[in-house]
Amino acid sequence: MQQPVLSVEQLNVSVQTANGWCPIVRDLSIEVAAGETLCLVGESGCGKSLTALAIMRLLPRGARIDSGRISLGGVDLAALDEPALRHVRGRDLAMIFQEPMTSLNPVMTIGDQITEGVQRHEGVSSAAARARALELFNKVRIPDPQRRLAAYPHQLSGGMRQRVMIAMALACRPRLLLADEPTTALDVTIQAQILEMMAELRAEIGTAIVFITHDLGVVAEIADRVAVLYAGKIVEQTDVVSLFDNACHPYTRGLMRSIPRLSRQAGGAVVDRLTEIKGTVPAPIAVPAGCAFSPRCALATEQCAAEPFAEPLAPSHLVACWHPEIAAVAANAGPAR
Ligand SMILES: Nc1ncnc2c1ncn2[C@@H]1O[C@H](COP(=O)(O)OP(=O)(O)OP(=O)(O)O)[C@@H](O)[C@H]1O
Repeated sequence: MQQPVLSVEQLNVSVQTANGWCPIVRDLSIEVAAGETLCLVGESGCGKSLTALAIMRLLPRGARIDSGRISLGGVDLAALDEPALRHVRGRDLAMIFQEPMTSLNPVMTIGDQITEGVQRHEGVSSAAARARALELFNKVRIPDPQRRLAAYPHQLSGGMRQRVMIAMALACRPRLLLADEPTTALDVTIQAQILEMMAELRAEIGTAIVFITHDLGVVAEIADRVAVLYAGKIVEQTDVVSLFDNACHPYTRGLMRSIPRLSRQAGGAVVDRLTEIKGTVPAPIAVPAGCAFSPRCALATEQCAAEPFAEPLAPSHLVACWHPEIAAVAANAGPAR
């Protein structure tokens, strides 16, 4: 892999509870290269958003980074003070949220919001910033962009607001874009258009993307690599093809079995029966010691009372499990364990 744009090493994030600080994100390590999309996948509450907010250094009150190193293009973000961080956010580092109204100012026109950001970070004239805003609106396929620049956020549809937020995030050609479920609230046609547009922009600008989702259909569409989180820990990390063909962690395999699939039968196509993963994700204060998935895992043994290490089963395919289902991987690469 070339020099990564983002490197996160052994990140630990906790939140405050009535019983003290509770670990949420545990020993998370990821790298993302220029022009690459890494999807962070996992069920609700597993710490995806807190990971993105920790990278942005925008954790809410009641959440903190306990340890870990986050570097952007080799620069340690922890070493920057707040003014320096503000400079990096927006210019090198941008984030888009599931709900665009969280980052749009309701009392400012869309045009003023986008040109202000471009002027602040790039020091260009207001005319040049406006020209750039128009260019971006065309790029994210906002129809009638001149008129839309004069609109306030509430005058736009949800899909249009999401495009505006993407245009704002990309205004300064960030090196890294963190996208937290940006299409979840949109209908499927608009979702598909937005994913396609993000892929185009990534190819054109070379932005590295961390894309958070719980939707494996979206993963198949946009990911180069995928990190699967369970109870705040990465349990499997690999390229998208291996994930769908050779998932090895019992949790990932369970997720795969929960995707509807069609199969051909004598009377035509039928949807295969879906298999659910038995049990529920533990609450953060009740994560079991050792392998957190073991109480739900059909393959669990006494060994799972100890924490499994993330080991490479094949080049760039990490699995944290004592009993990975390695038959498929073994065919592609020699065993590494
Ligand atoms: N400011 C906070 N104070 C206390 N607990 C928090 C805070 N922010 C998040 N949490 C808790 O941390 C856990 C992880 O939250 P996070 O939002 O990162 O999950 P997620 O994987 O992004 O889930 P979702 O897909 O539902 O957004 C949850 O249990 C959540 O309730």
